[in-house]
Amino acid sequence: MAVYTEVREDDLAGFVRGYDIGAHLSCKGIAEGVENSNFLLRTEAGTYILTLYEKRVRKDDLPFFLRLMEHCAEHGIACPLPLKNRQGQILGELAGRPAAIVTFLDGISRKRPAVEHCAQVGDSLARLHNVAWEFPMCRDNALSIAGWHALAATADGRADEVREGLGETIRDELAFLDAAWPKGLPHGVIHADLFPDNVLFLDGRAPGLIDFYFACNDLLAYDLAICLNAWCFEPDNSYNATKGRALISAYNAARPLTAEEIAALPTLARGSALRFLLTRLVDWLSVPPGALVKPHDPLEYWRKLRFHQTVKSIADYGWTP
Ligand SMILES: Nc1ncnc2c1ncn2[C@@H]1O[C@H](COP(=O)(O)OP(=O)(O)O)[C@@H](O)[C@H]1O
Ligand SMILES: N[C@@H](CCOP(=O)(O)O)C(=O)O
Repeated sequence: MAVYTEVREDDLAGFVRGYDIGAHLSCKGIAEGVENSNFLLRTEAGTYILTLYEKRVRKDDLPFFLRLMEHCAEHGIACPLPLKNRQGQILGELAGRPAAIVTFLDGISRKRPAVEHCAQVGDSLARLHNVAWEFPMCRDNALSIAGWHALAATADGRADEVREGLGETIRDELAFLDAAWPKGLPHGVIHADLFPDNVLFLDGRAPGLIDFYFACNDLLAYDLAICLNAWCFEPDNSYNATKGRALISAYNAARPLTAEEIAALPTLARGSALRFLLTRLVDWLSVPPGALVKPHDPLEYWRKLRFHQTVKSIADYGWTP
């Protein structure tokens, strides 16, 4: 479920009147998603997404996310465009929450992506990096290596409730990554959460990219590592080298990887696996009893991490320069 805040009809009508999109015709809560309250909003002018930003999103970060979407949409990336209200603002307030209206993207997310979807995502990710390169705002990645230590401390002592020995695995991996994390790689704005549920496919056009609410400044190849983890493993947790080859090669065709990025990819993939293992673990251990939310399985990322620990070079991901 992802409607945390209910909106009163007259408040909604007043909010929509603040935009030049006609009167609202319907507004339905969207079940998918976990972070914010999302509604499918139909007005006399078309279909939109209304988002009310909930507690985990810092209000100060919203201009970064919304301006980034605006920048990318205006530079040819298929992503939501935040609407300006009559005062020219892209961020407003509704039901006591920061709120925005963005354009609706057609398309279907693929729970079981095929090789061609991985290639399209690799291409879209590289294009996003190329376009976001010129975006003038910055946001540090709170979920990079320093943030992983904080997450590990939050879960400290309880990781073994999920799997015996998991606490030690996390400590060892953090020590490895502290020593091995690459320095000096190309960096810029990354999406940081380009999972299959955040990519909408439609035949004959570039896929639509949504959910920019983890976007930040970090290593570009780290974003590629996130996608390798999210797109190239099968439901039995085996790595699919054909998908990996398609994803990396399409990325490389649109933004050629440097020799240093190629050498660092196995370490970046380990870091990315640990990042999602840790956020999922913390969420798993803190689900309030009876909550209407199904936490993601942290052990999926423990299995992916174990695979990356065996990787010697990028060739093991199915691609060679
Ligand atoms: N611009 C958009 N166009 C079409 N569907 C969207 C758009 N934004 C969000 N959605 C729908 O809403 C769902 C939740 O959005 P998302 O941004 O992933 O939420 P959360 O940040 O809470 O996880 C998506 O899975 C998708 O179905
Ligand atoms: N992609 C993350 C969780 C974030 O969820 P989203 O619905 O905001 O994409 C994970 O799988 O752990």
